[in-house]
Amino acid sequence: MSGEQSSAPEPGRTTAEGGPAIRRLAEWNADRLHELAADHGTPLYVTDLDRVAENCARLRGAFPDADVKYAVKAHTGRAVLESVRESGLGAECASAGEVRRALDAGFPGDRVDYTAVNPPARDLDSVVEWWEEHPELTITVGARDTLDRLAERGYDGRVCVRVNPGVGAGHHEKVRTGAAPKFGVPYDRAPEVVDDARDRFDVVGLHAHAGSGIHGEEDLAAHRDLVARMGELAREVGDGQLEFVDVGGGFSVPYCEDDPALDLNAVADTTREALGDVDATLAVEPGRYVVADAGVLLTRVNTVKPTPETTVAGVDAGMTDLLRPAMYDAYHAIRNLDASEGSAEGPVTVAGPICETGDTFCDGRDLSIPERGDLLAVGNAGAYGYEMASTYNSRPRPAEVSLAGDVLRERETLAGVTRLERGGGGE
Ligand SMILES: Cc1ncc(COP(=O)(O)O)c(C=O)c1O
Ligand SMILES: N[C@@H](CCCC[NH3+])C(=O)O
Repeated sequence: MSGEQSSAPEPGRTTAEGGPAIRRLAEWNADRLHELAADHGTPLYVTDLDRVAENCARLRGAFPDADVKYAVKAHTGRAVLESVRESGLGAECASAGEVRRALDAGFPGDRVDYTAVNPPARDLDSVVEWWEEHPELTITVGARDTLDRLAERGYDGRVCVRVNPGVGAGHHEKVRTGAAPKFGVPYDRAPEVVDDARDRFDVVGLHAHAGSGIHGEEDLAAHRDLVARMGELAREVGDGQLEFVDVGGGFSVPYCEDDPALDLNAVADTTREALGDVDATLAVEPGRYVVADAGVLLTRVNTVKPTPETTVAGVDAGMTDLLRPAMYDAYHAIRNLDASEGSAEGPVTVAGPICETGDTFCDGRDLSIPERGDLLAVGNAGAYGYEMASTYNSRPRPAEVSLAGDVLRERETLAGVTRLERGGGGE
């Protein structure tokens, strides 16, 4: 890819409107990314908070009558959560920790949903404790056992019943939750679970989620089937008695440079149509769509090794910083921010410092051949990027800055990595 000047807006701008449906990697301003890498080092996550707000605005525009909740797991950073809250979205949380983050970021209790999947006792204890102060929060429950465990703790608040719709979709089998028995009560048993829950709790909603990375006809058809099934169920279990029917998130962005962006308005129209006539608010809970194209990962080339098949560009980021390629064979666009017009192109393998073959961001991809010291940007790193980072190989986690230059997450130190072990935490 070329290092051309981009048409990206300058840092600090604010936009009320939704902006274009995808921000491609080529549109990030190369000079600005160079400055940030020079100031903060690499590997470095850069997050454009204005872009987060634009994505939220586009979602609200496409689903004007729906309750749009942000799936916090995609990016839990405080600044992102504040931007999402200011944009009017709610918070869908996957753990007590995420609930705490949402409350701390200022989401009012009635905009916080906790989706409890096989919830550890500690999580239930914490959320029930916080419920005392935030009685409007909602707990989404996918098993009768979870209802019992909530009742044992004295909880009698708002409950949403998660249903397994038997319909999965998404970019990889590991993220197609909709058909996996782990998630939700079986569709046919949902009415009896709702009845049981009504005896003990304030049942306010139904929930289902097909999976993550919905893109393309097949996935969209699965999403439509899921929504239609949820519409049927909502009519069966008592129209008018539910506040909302949550049909999940999963809306994707194109990861390959040439793929078209999702037509969100069309998806929203299809969703409404498939739900049919239901006397309850439609709710959706996208994560990736809000943050994916708002983030890039910057990494510096430290080793260039020609081989007969490919040029290996060794970089200072690895699967510990961005796990998606190793875990899902996920494609992320890569741009050499130092490439010039005449740079030679060829098959390039971008690989990190971790002792695993899977620690490879791309293998034999046609890119401008890097030189040692070049800065590479990895696109769509805003969703499930930093969140899935680890300290494997005793690698401190990377830093994160906003495009405007504020430090959002400090770079972890080696002392930080060892701080929890006996004798650890030294310099
Ligand atoms: C229950 C639930 N809701 C929402 C999401 C958000 O998915 P995505 O980030 O793909 O929109 C997920 C992740 O797949 C999920 O498991
Ligand atoms: N972590 C996944 C998405 C899973 C969402 C959680 N249900 C990814 O990076 O694509």
